[in-house]
Amino acid sequence: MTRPARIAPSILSADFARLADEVAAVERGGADFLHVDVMDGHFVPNLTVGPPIVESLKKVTKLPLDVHLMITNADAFIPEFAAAGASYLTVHVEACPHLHRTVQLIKEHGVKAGVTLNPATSLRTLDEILPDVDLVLIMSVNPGFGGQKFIDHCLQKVANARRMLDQIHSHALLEVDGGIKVDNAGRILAAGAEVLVAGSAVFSSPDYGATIAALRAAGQPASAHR
Ligand SMILES: O=C(CO)[C@@H](O)[C@H](O)COP(=O)(O)O
Repeated sequence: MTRPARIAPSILSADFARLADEVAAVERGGADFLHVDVMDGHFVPNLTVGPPIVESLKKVTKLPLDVHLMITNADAFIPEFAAAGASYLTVHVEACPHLHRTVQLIKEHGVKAGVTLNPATSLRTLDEILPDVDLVLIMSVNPGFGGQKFIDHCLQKVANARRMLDQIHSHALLEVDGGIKVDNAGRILAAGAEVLVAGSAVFSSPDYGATIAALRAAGQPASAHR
């Protein structure tokens, strides 16, 4: 069964000099979430933004802020990101030695808790935490940069994650991130994803609204396109 697709443009590929305009354009274009990539130059080889930018984004958009923490020592920053207005805070299992504590900490701050896996990390690492989470993010590129190619074996991982979530009747959203374009979105949605993160596909396109609509439509049966 293909679920209604929700689209989360990643601001990593936006023009940061015009960030408020870029966010307004994807909001007007029908985005469902705004995906914010937080990188620490340690867990991943890149540096991006912190709580002040999340706080500024919160002031200029009604979109839920889907904040992906690619950082070590997430516990130290969760209170600040929560206060800044994050709707979801998603942490990496590879970077959180006390994952249960971290997930509880996110929830104690009134934020929805997500967990995510690098492409080479097994879904089995989620077995014990799955009932506690609101979102599972499958990384389909190695995190750190936008504009990379979708790693094909991640498609089977999405299908397996879908099965695991369905088996426990989880309410958690299944999100996929990395290398998602209009031409592979249909396969990812058919595998069971319900939120697609798209950075370069949206922000490098001439018409953000048309690209968001095309990504969403990729999940609908062919008859719905007529
Ligand atoms: O977390 C990341 C990269 O680490 C992603 O959110 C990228 O920003 C997605 O960019 P595209 O692959 O869609 O260009």
